[in-house]
Amino acid sequence: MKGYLILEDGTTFEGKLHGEIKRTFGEVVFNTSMTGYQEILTDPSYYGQIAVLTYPLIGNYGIDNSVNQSKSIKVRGLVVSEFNNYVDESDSNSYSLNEFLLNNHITCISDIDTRHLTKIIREKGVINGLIISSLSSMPTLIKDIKEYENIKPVYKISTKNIYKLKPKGQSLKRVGVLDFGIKKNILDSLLARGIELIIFPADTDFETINSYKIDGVFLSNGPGDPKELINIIETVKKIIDHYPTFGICLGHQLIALALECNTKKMKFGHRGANQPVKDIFNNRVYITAQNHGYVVEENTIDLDKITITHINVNDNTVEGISHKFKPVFSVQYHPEASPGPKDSDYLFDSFLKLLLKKEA
Ligand SMILES: NC(=O)CC[C@H](N)C(=O)O
Repeated sequence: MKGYLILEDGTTFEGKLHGEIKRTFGEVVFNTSMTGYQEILTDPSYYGQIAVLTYPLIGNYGIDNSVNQSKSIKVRGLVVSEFNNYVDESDSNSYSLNEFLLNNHITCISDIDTRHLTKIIREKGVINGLIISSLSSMPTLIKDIKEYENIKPVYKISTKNIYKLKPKGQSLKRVGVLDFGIKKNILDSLLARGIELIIFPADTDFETINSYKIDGVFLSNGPGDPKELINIIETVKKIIDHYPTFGICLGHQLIALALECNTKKMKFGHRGANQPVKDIFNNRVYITAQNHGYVVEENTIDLDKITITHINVNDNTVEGISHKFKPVFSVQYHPEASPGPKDSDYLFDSFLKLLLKKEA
């Protein structure tokens, strides 16, 4: 079925619709990864956004639920060039991208010149867009924008209840995880290091977290603008005063805000699996997976108490910080990299070392 992607500036693309056909509005962002469409679709940090995948063929290795990063598709819409409905007939668990979209009530538009679209986003910055089946039914875009203005997505996708996860082998340490939309592979990466996890809803107060016997805290990735999370920033201030703390992506931004740095929205963000990041201590560059639209402003970092540990080689933005006097560190990128390179896996080992060191 024919459909349209209309950007806020009026640019209109014609394509074909897949999945559940419904009017879909959101911030249009692009991801340059060559693989991992399923992990991107289920990454909660994309909640509410329309993802443009620049790799020209999507769906070509089917869907396998075991790689999902959360229980359902979190992007609000999908834009691709060539849409493929492959099913691996030799694998009874394999099914098609179209079925995956249908099960999750998500719309996709294909046959879009994603290269052209990405150039527009790079030039103008991230832009709102609408996927629609008929131009005659197009509402005013302004009205749509208001529809979504006040959403704080973190609260929508965080766990509603506290739950525990145990590693397969011996538990070496126990960590409290604040779930802002955590990716499964982060939980798996912590568990794989013998870290037992108590996962808390995003709005859990410090006193509740502190009433559990934990050795450290992990602050997860998640969608939206970190500065909107005023109560959470206050909780993070208390957490970093009391516990060894590790934060990834949104968690990193919240640690920075708790330390009185500022964050700002980037023009078009970093989303892909080959972002080069320099580790300033060992002077090495790691290839990293990323998905963020906000960044910590370098000139707001108090260098008397915070060290900048990593920078992005492409645009020199801050990619990691650590506290000079407290066992607290964070990175803007995704060391658990699902999908993406495993170069930065060592950061989970660093966190475990920090937890063990505290004991010594
Ligand atoms: N992956 C994330 O945690 C993203 C963090 C934040 N929502 C951003 O876009 O910058």
